[in-house]
Amino acid sequence: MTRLSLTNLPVAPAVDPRALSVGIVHLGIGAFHRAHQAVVTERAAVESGETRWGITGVSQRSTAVRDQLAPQDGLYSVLERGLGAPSVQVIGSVREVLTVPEDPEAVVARIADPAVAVVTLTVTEKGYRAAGAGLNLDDPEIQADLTGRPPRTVVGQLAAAIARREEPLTIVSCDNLVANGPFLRKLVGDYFDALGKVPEAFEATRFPASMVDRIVPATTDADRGEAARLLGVRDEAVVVAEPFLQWVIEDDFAGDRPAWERGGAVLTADVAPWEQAKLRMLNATHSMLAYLGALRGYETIAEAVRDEELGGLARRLMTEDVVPTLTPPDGLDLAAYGATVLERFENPALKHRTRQVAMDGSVKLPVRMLGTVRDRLAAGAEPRMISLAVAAWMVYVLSTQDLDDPQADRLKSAVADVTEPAKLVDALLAVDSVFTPDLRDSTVLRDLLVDHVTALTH
Ligand SMILES: NC(=O)c1ccc[n+]([C@@H]2O[C@H](COP(=O)([O-])OP(=O)(O)OC[C@H]3O[C@@H](n4cnc5c(N)ncnc54)[C@H](O)[C@@H]3O)[C@@H](O)[C@H]2O)c1
Ligand SMILES: O=P(O)(O)OC[C@@H](O)[C@@H](O)[C@H](O)[C@H](O)CO
Repeated sequence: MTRLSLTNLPVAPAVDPRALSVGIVHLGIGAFHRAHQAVVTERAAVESGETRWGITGVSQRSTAVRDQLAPQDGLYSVLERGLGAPSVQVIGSVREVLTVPEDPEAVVARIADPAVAVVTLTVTEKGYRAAGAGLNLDDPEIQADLTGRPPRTVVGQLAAAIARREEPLTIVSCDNLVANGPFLRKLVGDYFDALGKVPEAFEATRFPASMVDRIVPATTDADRGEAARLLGVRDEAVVVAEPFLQWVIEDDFAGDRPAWERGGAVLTADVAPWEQAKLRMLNATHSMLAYLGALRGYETIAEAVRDEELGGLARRLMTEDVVPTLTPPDGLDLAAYGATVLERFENPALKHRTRQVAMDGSVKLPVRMLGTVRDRLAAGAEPRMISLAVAAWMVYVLSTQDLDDPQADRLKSAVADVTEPAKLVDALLAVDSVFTPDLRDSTVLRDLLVDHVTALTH
């Protein structure tokens, strides 16, 4: 079948890609960026008529996405799967893909290009190479970047480009992290401190926080087949998404920016209440369903949430433990939000795999769950439901052979000789990159975890 390209275009994108010049560099051009920021950026270009915000995508680790997009002139489609028939839309905002393994210097040069005013990122939680709130200076890749090689880590790339630039730059993290903008600023600052020189341009660089939301499962061959059927041409780079899309961005830019608000984003002075509600309501519940669902043998989140008992536990997690810790942003009704989240999880067409959501638990738990645990303990409450989510992760670590986690070796060796629930809990509570001393020392939390693990393993 013919391949999607500028000369084989069954459905034209909303902007003519040839008219766009590059003004944005996106680090981590995975599925999510293509179904989220790239879509909003295209809509903003259409609404504003501005042509300077085409995107250079960067593949950090492999050449796969570049190999999919390059023969397609950067074009790809978003296959939207809601409750009705699927629909497909071709997106034209990605103009170029660079790969770090092939040419790390080209990535720094592109970020340093004066035509570029904004960098966005979706490099997963582990891509930040943090230890607690700071940069992990023991990380061998960070150490190698600090020696002055063309940088291969995200923080190294940003630091090298900032040091070269004279024009102001704005860096927008779009990963599911607490206070993602300030967090990234701290990591880049730690990198400069380790180098022993902080360039003047760092002070002027802005790191707005952002909250991103759209469920985007990994694309399967079945999705590629469906897109081909709908498009009439083959698209190797298709991404799948639910209809829902939300992007709340702190309005703190060093210079020009795309008119993202005209593409559907919300620019605001304070992202924190949006982000906290999303991470604690949606992402924590997602992870709980992933661990409990996988332990019950469910392939997908939709199957897990449709299990009456698990669906009930997900609801109770939000209402009993999460909602009491939140101060919602103006205009957000938490009860309605929680109901919408569960409806979105129930979408059977998405087929978001429990194993995908369950991966990288050691870096997701502190972001999604442990703030709620801490706040509930501080309020003198018994965090029964959120500790169930943590316990489910513990049992998942114990029972999963090929654990997909940046700390898999450490976690698996911690639980290697474990034979009883209390030992499992103590072994994992001792992992200091996940649990802080206040949580390790809480007998309330430990007792709840032992109870839950006992119930889950019997
Ligand atoms: N998929 C979603 O539903 C969704 C929704 C909201 C937010 N996000 C955010 O986007 C991130 C990426 O999701 P995705 O669906 O695009 O995943 P993906 O697997 O399709 O892409 C991940 C990207 O991160 C890069 N990456 C992975 N590990 C890295 C590392 N150690 N160092 C540098 N780069 C690394 C990869 O090269 C790839 O470009 C998530 O981790 C999350 O923070 C995703
Ligand atoms: O993308 P991850 O791996 O950080 O997390 C998995 C999901 O919980 C997450 O991607 C949600 O689908 C998303 O945050 C919804 O906006």
